[in-house]
Amino acid sequence: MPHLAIEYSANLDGRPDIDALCERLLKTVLETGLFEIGAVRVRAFRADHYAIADKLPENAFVDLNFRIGKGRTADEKKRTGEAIFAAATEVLSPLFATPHFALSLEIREIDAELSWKKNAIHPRLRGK
Ligand SMILES: O=C(O)C/C(=C\C=C(/O)C(=O)O)C(=O)O
Repeated sequence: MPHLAIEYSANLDGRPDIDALCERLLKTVLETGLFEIGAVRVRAFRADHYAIADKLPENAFVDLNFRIGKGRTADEKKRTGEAIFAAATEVLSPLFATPHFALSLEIREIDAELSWKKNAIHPRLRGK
């Protein structure tokens, strides 16, 4: 299952709308054409405890971690990362207006030998 996890510092609550960010990133992942619709899951986690840089209370972060199966070329993974990062940068652009915000993204590959999955969504969506 391609999993896109958004981690964000609690002081960002409401800036931006985190549900809207999840939906925008789901759309972006699907638009690459590299991931099956029934497989993609995007979700966000609020970090209530953090210490950032020089510890100014305004300092904030969003970290994106995208776990995918093996099988895509280096170019496809790069294109995916660039698309996700561009979409996130656009949604989060107001936060770059002051020098207190950091955005990061990493793509990691899942080891097929050490992962297990069972998905009831695929049969429903593959029939469409
Ligand atoms: O291979 C993986 O674990 C990730 C993946 C697809 C996963 C599913 O289709 C699934 O969990 O149903 C991928 O396309 O990267």
